Amino acid sequence: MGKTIPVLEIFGPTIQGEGMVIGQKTMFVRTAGCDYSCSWCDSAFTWDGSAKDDIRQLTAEQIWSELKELGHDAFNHVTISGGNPALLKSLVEFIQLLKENEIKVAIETQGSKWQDWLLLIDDLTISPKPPSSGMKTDMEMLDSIIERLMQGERQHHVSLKVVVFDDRDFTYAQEIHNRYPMIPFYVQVGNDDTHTVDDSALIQHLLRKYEWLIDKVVASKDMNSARVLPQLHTLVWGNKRGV
Ligand SMILES: C[S@@+](CC[C@H](N)C(=O)[O-])C[C@H]1O[C@@H](n2cnc3c(N)ncnc32)[C@H](O)[C@@H]1O
Ligand SMILES: Nc1nc2[nH]cc(C(=O)O)c2c(=O)[nH]1
Ligand code: SF4
Ligand SMILES: [Mg+2]
Repeated sequence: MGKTIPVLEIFGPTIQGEGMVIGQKTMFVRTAGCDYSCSWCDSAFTWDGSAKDDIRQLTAEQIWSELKELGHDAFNHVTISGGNPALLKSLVEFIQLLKENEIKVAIETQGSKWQDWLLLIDDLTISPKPPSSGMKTDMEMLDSIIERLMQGERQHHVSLKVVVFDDRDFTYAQEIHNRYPMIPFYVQVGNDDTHTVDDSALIQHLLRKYEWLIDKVVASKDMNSARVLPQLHTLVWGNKRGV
C-alpha cells in the first residue's frame, strides 16, 4: 500500500469555477491542512479544526476508485485543491496514477511551498494572497517557485490568480502581475459573505463587485493583459459545498 493523503472532499463532475480553465468539466479532490489562515477563506473547514473528524487518510488507488464511482467515464480532468495540496509530498503517486489513466491534473495552491510534482501539473494555479487576507507573501519563495517552473518550461501550464477585495488588494495584484509578466494573470472577485444561504442577494452583490473589479482593470495601464473573472460556481450555486 502506498502513502496516504488526508482528504476532506471528493466531488464532481462539476465545472471549474475559477481561473485559467474556468468552465472545464472536472472532478475535485480537496485535501486537509493549510499553512495559511486567510481571513476570508471559503474553505476554512480544511484547516480550522471544524471538520477534523471528517478527514480520511486515503491511498492514491482509493481516491481514484472513488472518482471513478462518482464520475464513471464522464470526466478526463481532476482538480486538487485544499487547504494547501502543496504541503503533501505524498500526492505524487496520485498525480502519476491520474496521468497513467490519461486524466489531466489541475492544482490550486498559494505559492508558499514547493513540491517537485508541481512540474507534472497540466493546469497549475498559483494564488498569492493580498493584504485583506491577513497573510504576508514570502516573495523569495514565490520567486523561486516561478523560477523553477520556468526552468522546467512549464509556462504554458501555469497561471497566477489574485483574489481582490479592495483597492489595496488591487495594488498588490498589479505588483504580482508586473513582477511575473510572462505568466498568464487573473484577478478574481472576492466573496466576503461565505456563509449566507440567501443566494439571490449574494449573487447580486457579487455581480456588483465583479463590475467594480472590471472597472478597476479597464482603468489600469498595468492590467492590459490581465483577465477578470468571477467565481462562476458561486454565481450558480451560492456558498453550497461540494459543487
Ligand atoms: C480555498 S483555496 C485552496 C487552494 C490554496 N490554498 C489557495 O488558496 O490557492 C482555492 C481558491 O479559492 C480562493 N478563495 C478562497 N476564499 C475565497 C473567497 N472568499 N472569495 C474568493 N476566492 C476565494 C483562493 O484564493 C484560491 O484561489
Ligand atoms: N466548481 C468549483 N470550482 C472551484 N475552483 C476552485 C475551487 C476551490 O475551492 O479550490 C472550486 C470549487 O470548490 N468548486
Ligand atoms: S491559502 Fe487557501 S486554503 Fe489556505 S487559508 Fe488561504 S484561501 Fe484558505
Ligand atoms: Mg472554493
